[in-house]
Amino acid sequence: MPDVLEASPYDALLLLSFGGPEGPDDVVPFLENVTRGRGIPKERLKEVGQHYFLFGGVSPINDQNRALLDALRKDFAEHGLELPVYWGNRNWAPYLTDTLREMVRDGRRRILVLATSAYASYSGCRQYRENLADALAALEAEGLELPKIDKLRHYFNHPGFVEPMVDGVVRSLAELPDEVREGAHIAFCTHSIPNSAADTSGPVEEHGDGGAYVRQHLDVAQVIADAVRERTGSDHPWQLVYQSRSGAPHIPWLEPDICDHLEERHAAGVPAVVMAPIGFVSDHMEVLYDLDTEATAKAEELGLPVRRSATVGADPRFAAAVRDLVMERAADERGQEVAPCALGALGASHNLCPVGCCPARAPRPAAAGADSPYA
Ligand SMILES: CC1=C(CCC(=O)O)c2cc3nc(cc4[nH]c(cc5[nH]c(cc1n2)c(C)c5CCC(=O)O)c(CCC(=O)O)c4C)C(CCC(=O)O)=C3C
Ligand SMILES: [Fe+2]
Repeated sequence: MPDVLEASPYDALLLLSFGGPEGPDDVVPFLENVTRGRGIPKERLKEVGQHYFLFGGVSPINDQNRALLDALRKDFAEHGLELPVYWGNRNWAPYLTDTLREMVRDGRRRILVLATSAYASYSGCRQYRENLADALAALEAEGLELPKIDKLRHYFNHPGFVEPMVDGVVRSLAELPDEVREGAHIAFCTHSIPNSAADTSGPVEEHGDGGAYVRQHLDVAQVIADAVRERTGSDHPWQLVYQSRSGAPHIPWLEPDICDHLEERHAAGVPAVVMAPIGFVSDHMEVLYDLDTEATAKAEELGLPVRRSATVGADPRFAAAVRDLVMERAADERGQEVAPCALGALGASHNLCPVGCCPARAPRPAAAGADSPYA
């Protein structure tokens, strides 16, 4: 029997994710959920719908979250951590509000949230906190007693998130044809967001110049590039690039786009590129379509050899990292001294999003932060 690990005061972990369609009939209602009130052009929605239909109307994200749930439960059980794990989504069943209601009915009073987004930004952090506030408001209206909810810190620089990605890049380099491997560049890929959202990402003191969003990605990219050099003995030049842009064309979003980047690298004589999707936790539709389909087709058209490296998905090292993050936060909450684990130059991210962190265009209540009305 392993020693029993103490997660108190927490009595449950909630995996909070995006959700995705599970068949052709789900695609349009899913996209309506995603884009409600967000001003995305109709043309873009039609196009994104086609990406899903290309894969039978099924996003892989839900099965990937089921696999992560299994990995978390297995890791917790093996290490004597008796913490039930639940799952709820922003945009598709199981919906967050339904899961939270079930948690309250099960008597959960102190809930820790793991969002499937590793970085600071409105879309990756505050929007999930708004979803939590909406769910709490719904339960309050039903007369239920509300639990206290905290969110785990950004884990982009946790070794259990970084190391599987290092392995992935090393593997992708090995898969490239021998004659182009040595000269290959690495394109670290993440979701583009509006420049204005990037500049205001993270705590107020980090705003400007792409904010915490860009800084965190650059930090982890450097860590991965250094580790890859150590493992392979060769220095592969790298750049942070973006994908999956939506929104109106006249609004500036983070650039360059991966497809433009491949064109530019090819023109500059770079013999091959590894696309490393560090901005994503699993190989969901943004990876399958935007990188494996669209960017790979662009590379084929150019005659540029490319490989796409793996995301962490349900890697046991990621599950172990989550356990470590839970234990760290629980100890901190109990007032004990903790030494947070983080690679790179930035250090461990804050536990509690301060006031003004990743602001929304139109302010709305957000839970699990210093400005939560449900503290
Ligand atoms: C930063 C970021 C992440 C990474 C962090 C995280 O993972 O949270 C992410 C993840 C994801 N985005 C996803 C899907 C979509 N995102 C959209 C739209 C948008 N994403 C944005 C940002 C992000 N998105 C933004 C600024 C918009 C514009 C509209 C708005 O301000 O909200 C749209 C609408 C159509 C379109 O315009 O593309 C869809 C369908 C899926 C599910 C994939 C699947 O089904 O497998 C996942 C994991
Ligand atoms: Fe998105």
